[in-house]
Amino acid sequence: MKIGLFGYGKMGKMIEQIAQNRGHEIVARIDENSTEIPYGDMDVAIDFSVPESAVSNIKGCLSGGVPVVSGTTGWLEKFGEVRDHCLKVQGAFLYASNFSLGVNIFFELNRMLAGMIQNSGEYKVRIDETHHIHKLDAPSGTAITLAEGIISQTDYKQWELNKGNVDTVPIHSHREGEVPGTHVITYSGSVDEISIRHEAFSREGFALGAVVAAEWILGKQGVFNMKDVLNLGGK
Ligand SMILES: NC(=O)c1ccc[n+]([C@@H]2O[C@H](COP(=O)([O-])OP(=O)(O)OC[C@H]3O[C@@H](n4cnc5c(N)ncnc54)[C@H](O)[C@@H]3O)[C@@H](O)[C@H]2O)c1
Ligand SMILES: O=C(O)C1=N[C@H](C(=O)O)CCC1
Repeated sequence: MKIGLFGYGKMGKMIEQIAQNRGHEIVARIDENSTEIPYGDMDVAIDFSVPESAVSNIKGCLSGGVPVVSGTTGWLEKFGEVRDHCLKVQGAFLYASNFSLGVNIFFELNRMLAGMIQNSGEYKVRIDETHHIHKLDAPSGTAITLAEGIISQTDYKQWELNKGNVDTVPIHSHREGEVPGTHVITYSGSVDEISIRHEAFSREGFALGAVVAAEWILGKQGVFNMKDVLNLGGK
């Protein structure tokens, strides 16, 4: 495949490595200074840029007839706008807050555990996410997906950043050194505590998942997520 990279930072460079190792060609490396975007050269685009640019990058690819995979987080309040544009131009768009296989398994485990806990009435949940000091957004997109999974299986109504109430899921964000991404879900009760944890050792899992998603989306039309790619179980 001929891949256009939107965002050539930590993730863009890791994706380049993995894509080239899988026999693909990087035909564009777009950043905030780019003036010409060669949509016609691209079979697919992969966007790992910044919250402020993701929507315009994605919509530009869709309008240019280029299927696009985006992992950029911090823009989800505009997801409906992007979905509508994709359907309007009959394009192909795939978003995932986290592309790693391990986290997508963790997403399913989280939903299962939340469903079981819900029946007990004994435990209060919290999410802790820890990432590197360069991260622009908080909470992480992964933590938001985890909170949404808990909300879908319980009576919790919404999530809150760094605080919680009786009917909200608190997400506590921590920024430390060069941590690639660690997420912990903890259920605390009066006599015990249950927790599940995912720790990324590097960005390799995120990048591999993004490239696999880009390979998967070729020839498709519609709006997709990583569950469509991975065929994981769970409802
Ligand atoms: N979904 C996942 O699996 C996953 C994994 C890791 C990171 N992320 C997300 O990916 C994004 C990028 O992460 P990163 O660690 O590579 O950040 P980074 O800061 O290293 O790279 C972002 C790059 O975007 C570029 N950029 C700025 N404006 C741009 C524009 N208008 N168009 C194109 N590029 C532009 C910057 O020059 C920068 O190099 C973040 O939102 C992060 O949360 C998602
Ligand atoms: O390094 C980052 O930034 C990451 N962002 C994603 C998120 O916001 O969940 C995925 C994990 C790493």
